[in-house]
Amino acid sequence: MQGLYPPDMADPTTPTVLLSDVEIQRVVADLAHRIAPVIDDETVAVVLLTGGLWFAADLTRALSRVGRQVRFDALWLASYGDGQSSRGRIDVHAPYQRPIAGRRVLILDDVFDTGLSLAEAVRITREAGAADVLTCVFARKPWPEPRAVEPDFVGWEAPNRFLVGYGLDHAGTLRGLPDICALD
Ligand SMILES: O=P(O)(O)OC[C@H]1O[C@H](OP(=O)(O)OP(=O)(O)O)[C@H](O)[C@@H]1O
Ligand SMILES: Nc1nc2[nH]cnc2c(=O)[nH]1
Repeated sequence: MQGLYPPDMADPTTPTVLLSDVEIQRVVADLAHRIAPVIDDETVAVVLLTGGLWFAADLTRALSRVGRQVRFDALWLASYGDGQSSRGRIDVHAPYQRPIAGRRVLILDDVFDTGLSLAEAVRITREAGAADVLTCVFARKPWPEPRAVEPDFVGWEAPNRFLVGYGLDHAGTLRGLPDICALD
């Protein structure tokens, strides 16, 4: 791909749009309506960096529109490096910025695949003393076996394809695509 977006139909490597930015915003608004009743303004929304940034920015603003002004923190985890499959090992690049002991935490991520990243985030959060841990992912991909944790809230059931856009990267690129696309 030569940086073309929207896709050049003649190029087989251009991303195929699976969910448009308009559809993404509808999914986010629906998630905010489902989540708002089970959190309060003392809840700490936690983004899993880096890919979860775009979703977390949208969801926290959607929560604000329905009257929830959540606190915010970040955990920087990485399991994929620049590859297209999980290394099966999670690196913690940056821990929580503020104490979360005794608080309700809502962990946010862009995609749930093997489930290892979310399971590690939940483990770290419980170990840090959170009173309660909720999890929310924008997209859940299918997996052949039961995963260690399942998210409490899922926006979109994604196909088993390599996704890019809306925070999802291909070797560090394409995170800024406004739509969610498949690259395979
Ligand atoms: O369910 P899993 O198989 O663990 O995959 C999901 C994780 O993979 C991606 O992160 P990645 O480790 O690629 O880092 P990134 O956030 O910097 O893209 C994505 O943002 C999720 O956090
Ligand atoms: N970019 C990207 N990262 C992932 N991490 C787990 N699944 C995916 C995926 O489909 N795309």
